[in-house]
Amino acid sequence: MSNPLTVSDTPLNLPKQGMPVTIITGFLGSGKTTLLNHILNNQQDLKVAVLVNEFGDINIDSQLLMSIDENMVELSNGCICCTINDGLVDAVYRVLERGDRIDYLIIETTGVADPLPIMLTFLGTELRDFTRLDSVLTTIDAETFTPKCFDSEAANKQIIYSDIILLNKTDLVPEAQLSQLEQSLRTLKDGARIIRCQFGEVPLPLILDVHYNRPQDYQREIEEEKAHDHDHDHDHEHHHEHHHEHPHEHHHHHSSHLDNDGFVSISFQSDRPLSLERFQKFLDTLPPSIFRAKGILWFQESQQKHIFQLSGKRCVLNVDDWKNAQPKNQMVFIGRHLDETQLRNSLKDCLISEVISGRS
Ligand SMILES: Nc1nc2c(ncn2[C@@H]2O[C@H](COP(=O)(O)OP(=O)(O)OP(=O)(O)O)[C@@H](O)[C@H]2O)c(=O)[nH]1
Repeated sequence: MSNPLTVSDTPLNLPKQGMPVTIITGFLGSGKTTLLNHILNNQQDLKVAVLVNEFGDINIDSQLLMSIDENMVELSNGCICCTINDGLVDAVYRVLERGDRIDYLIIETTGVADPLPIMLTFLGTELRDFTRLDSVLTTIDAETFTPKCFDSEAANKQIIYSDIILLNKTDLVPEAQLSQLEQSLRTLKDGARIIRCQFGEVPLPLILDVHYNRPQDYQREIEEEKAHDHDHDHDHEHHHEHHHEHPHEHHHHHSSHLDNDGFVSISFQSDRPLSLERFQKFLDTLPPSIFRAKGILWFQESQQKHIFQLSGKRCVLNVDDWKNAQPKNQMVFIGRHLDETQLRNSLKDCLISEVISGRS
């Protein structure tokens, strides 16, 4: 059985006790990474550690974050809210145990994550003695959001458990639609704090260190989780040796959306360039079941790196330098009921068969 540690039991020197934590959640493509970039570029004196979790085998997001440094921890493939919660707990401990100064922890969840199990990791385990959940921030794509929340339980919960809703992409919708959206959001979440924004640009004092999360609102969930863990520990004793050799609680928070609401991700990589023309045709024929795609693209026709973003029906390609990186293609496609074989074959058909001299 796990033996919850109290602060006085703890052999650790954790100078970051009470470290504020913000969870950034929000549906696929709604602007979480964009918001994180905004925070990292404007954090000024605050030393922020970031945990990023992606739904897909290839971590594209970490490559798109501008200020990647040693404070960034990527959680491997999977969804922290259900499959690799141990990975989350360990990653938080790694941040807490670091000798250097870290003032703040930000966690970016996948777009299909139910935030509750992640919140409970901070509210209902020993981590509550070392951290303070400041708020759950939920980004909403004003263009693609529907009150039915994409028929996704996770998307619905992202709103219900939010402390702040960032109604993002307001540049893409008229005022009347924005007001309607706000009404729908208030129906889903009574008393929602809604901030409108574009590209996640909000003044940081409005979203960081705001003390909005109220653990007392989640007592029932915390108790249920404890009862579940107690049963689970009897079934499956599980202690983990950390590098400081202290056992800490490992909670297996399971969410009923284990199948990610039917969303699957397919990743594709290649060391050969794409034909621009063929790739454009491929995009024109993409099935509507693909809701989200992103990637780093290498076209035979260009010396530059292309950053590919598809969110709903909107597709954007931005250019950047390869810098010292070896050109290659890395893409992730996310949707429901995808035909993986067909998608892979279509992508292979876009590749140039001859390897270009000097680039191989
Ligand atoms: N027009 C417009 N585009 C935006 C805005 N915010 C973000 N985007 C674009 O929307 C796309 C998706 O943004 P991300 O920040 O990657 O979204 P995400 O929530 O991290 O997506 P996932 O990784 O799928 O969970 C990118 O192309 C962004 O540049 C906005 O306010 N207006």
